[in-house]
Amino acid sequence: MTAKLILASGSPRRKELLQQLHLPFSIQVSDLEETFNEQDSPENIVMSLALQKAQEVAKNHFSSYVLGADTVVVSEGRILGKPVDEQDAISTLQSLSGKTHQVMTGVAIIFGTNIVNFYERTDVTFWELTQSEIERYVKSGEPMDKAGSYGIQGLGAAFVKEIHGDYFSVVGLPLARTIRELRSIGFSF
Ligand SMILES: Cc1cn([C@H]2C[C@H](O)[C@@H](COP(=O)(O)OP(=O)(O)OP(=O)(O)O)O2)c(=O)[nH]c1=O
Repeated sequence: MTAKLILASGSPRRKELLQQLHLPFSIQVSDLEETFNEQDSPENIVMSLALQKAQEVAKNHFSSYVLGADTVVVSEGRILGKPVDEQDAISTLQSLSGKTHQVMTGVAIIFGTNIVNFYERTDVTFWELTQSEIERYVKSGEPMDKAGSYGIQGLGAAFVKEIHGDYFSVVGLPLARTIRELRSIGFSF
């Protein structure tokens, strides 16, 4: 019997990204409370959160490949998760305007005793944003469930001047690397 793939994520974006590869998978959302040590590096934070999400689900699914991921935005050394409210989204977008930030996505794959844990970094440069553009965007509601208060795959695309790295990692899952790492521990696809 072929081992199954479980996506340990409630993110609709990660679901859509995996669906893009036409591979069968199911979803089990971990009810993990996301906490991290602010002193730690963003790389370690996203890898550790991804691992915790995968472990939470893997403890009940020994013979499946369990995939967890976590995305944060890092701007001038500050880690930006999802906004707490509209005001927070506005000030986050003001702080990203006209500058380059990093999007860090950590990924963890667990299959029995095999664990793969890695991260991808993508540099994203925003055009200068006007206050009215920011306010209109925040009113759309799009930023509210997204790290860094924007979605590159949505209306937020209008802010992006340049991107270096994997676009899919910004959306929440570095697809090509993930599939390669899955294969490295025996997943057939
Ligand atoms: C920067 C950016 C982030 N995001 C999203 C991806 C993630 O869903 C979200 C970051 O939150 P995460 O905590 O990584 O994920 P999540 O809470 O949505 O789902 P789960 O923990 O169950 O896996 O931000 C975009 O959709 N587009 C973008 O351009």
